[in-house]
Amino acid sequence: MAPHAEYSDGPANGNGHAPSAALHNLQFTVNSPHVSYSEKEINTTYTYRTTDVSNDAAGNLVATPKQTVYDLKVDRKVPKTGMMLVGWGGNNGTTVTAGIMANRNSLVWDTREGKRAANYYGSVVMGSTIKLGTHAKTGEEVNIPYHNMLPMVHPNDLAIGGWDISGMNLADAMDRAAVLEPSLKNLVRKQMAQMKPLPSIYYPDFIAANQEGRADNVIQGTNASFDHVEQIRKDIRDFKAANGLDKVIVQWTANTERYADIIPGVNDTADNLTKSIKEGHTEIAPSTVFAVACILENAPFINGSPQNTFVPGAIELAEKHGAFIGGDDFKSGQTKMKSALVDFLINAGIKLTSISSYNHLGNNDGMNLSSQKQFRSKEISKSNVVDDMVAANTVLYKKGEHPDHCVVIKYMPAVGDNKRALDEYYAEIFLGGHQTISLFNVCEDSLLASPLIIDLVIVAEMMTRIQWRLHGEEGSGKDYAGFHSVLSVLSYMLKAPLTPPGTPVVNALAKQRSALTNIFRACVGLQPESDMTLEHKLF
Ligand SMILES: NC(=O)c1ccc[n+]([C@@H]2O[C@H](COP(=O)([O-])OP(=O)(O)OC[C@H]3O[C@@H](n4cnc5c(N)ncnc54)[C@H](O)[C@@H]3O)[C@@H](O)[C@H]2O)c1
Ligand SMILES: O=P([O-])([O-])O[C@@H]1[C@@H](O)[C@H](O)[C@@H](O)[C@H](O)[C@@H]1O
Repeated sequence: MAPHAEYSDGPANGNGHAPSAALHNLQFTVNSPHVSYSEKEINTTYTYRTTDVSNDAAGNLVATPKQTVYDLKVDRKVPKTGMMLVGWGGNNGTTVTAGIMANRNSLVWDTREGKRAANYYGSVVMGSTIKLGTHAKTGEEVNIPYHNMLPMVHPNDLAIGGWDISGMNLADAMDRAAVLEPSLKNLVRKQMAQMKPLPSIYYPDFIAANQEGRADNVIQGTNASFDHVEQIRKDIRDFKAANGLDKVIVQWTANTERYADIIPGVNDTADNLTKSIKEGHTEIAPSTVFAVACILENAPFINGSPQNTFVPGAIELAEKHGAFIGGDDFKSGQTKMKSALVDFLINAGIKLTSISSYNHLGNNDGMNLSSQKQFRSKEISKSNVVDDMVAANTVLYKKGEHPDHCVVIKYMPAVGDNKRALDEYYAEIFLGGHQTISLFNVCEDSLLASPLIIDLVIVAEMMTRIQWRLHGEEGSGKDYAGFHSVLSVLSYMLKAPLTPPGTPVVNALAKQRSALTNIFRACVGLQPESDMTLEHKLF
């Protein structure tokens, strides 16, 4: 698409001269006196509009429009980025690796239904669009690829590595996972066979005993040690150096762990957590050790599993170091559907009174979840996903009232990675009527989760290049700052969004996507898309 073109009669772009050649790499530019482009940065003065609500003397609600002006800055240089996966040899790890290789090489392979070509379907960044605006001449909606909104990393360019307690090379692990078509596997096998996960830390008490058979690639020690932290940090540095990377993003896609007890004096503060790791405390999970290592190495760390990796001490450590963390638990199939359907039903004024969610699957994740403590971690993340939507509708629900909600997961080896999710949504409707919605949803787990892993890497990396300050503070010498360490903006991809301490959790899927989209729009000086389309109503 031709770049925005002439600036001669548009408002000055901040630095008064026509954009440099580099800008012509952008699919669009914003023509505004509040947005300026340079080789290095996009600088925006953005007015953020909200509504303050208060009570008057009589207790009535008073809504007051409020605006805050921010200076936003985006570093335009797309860094050479690596993705390191903990659990690289698992179903998700092998599938996302093969998928990126298939896209990078534009592979086409035979299946029973005919030829299939590599794609990034299921990735919000690579597979969806954003409404940029309305065409000035035709009045038509103009939508652009999500990936073009800001200068983001392309997944094809990611260097990939990681750790696994199983030493199997990625080609054999891909066979073990039994997710991909043989014809595709054969096209990537040679390259995958060259990939071998780094040894990892293995504390048996945190995952199901049935995983022990895989643990042939482990670092010495069966509980926390600061040597483990230092080894993981060294692994990250070595990977970065070997691939000539500017940045590394780490994701936990290893087995679901049991919850760790939160113990005052052990993992409740950054200092106590550090001390406990040094003392080899047995209540520190491998995923928390990875989180600490990544925080200290300033590598964003995302938890794709449901356990409470980010104990209070880990969050405080991230805040102290200004490091990014995010989680928990990839939101791939049954829960993603739930967070959209419940949002629709409740916002349609339909009183949902019962949600039953059952699924069975036969992959290794399912085997690990067949152990009660690991299942409990997953049950928590799958159950809390409706809380915000219910609490927001005080017309349907009294305070504290909520639908019955049960989550069942069964391990049935025969179906492998092709998880079967059966849901029933039962609701009260007009004049004592009822509505029953039954869903049968075959979610091919790793093919749904892998694009989320890609989105999480791309968005987390993008967030490291966005900074803000209050407009007008430049005089006070206050410098730009990054977003809070806890990247709640990742929530669209996660079942149990981690948010900065004391801030609300939003699970409604549409709101989550809106938040991400409108933050990216703000970075180029565009207001949120209101969908009012007054231009089509007031004439
Ligand atoms: N749709 C999905 O696939 C989906 C959705 C949401 C969450 N998840 C979560 O993602 C995780 C991975 O799912 P999967 O299907 O790939 O599981 P998987 O069992 O196939 O892979 C997990 C891998 O982690 C490895 N591992 C275990 N402990 C480790 C450690 N301490 N260090 C390094 N590696 C370790 C295992 O050897 C295995 O290869 C699970 O926790 C699962 O609950 C998956
Ligand atoms: O994302 P989603 O489909 O709601 O939840 C899934 C569970 O239903 C499944 O049993 C589990 O193995 C996956 O890891 C995933 O968490």
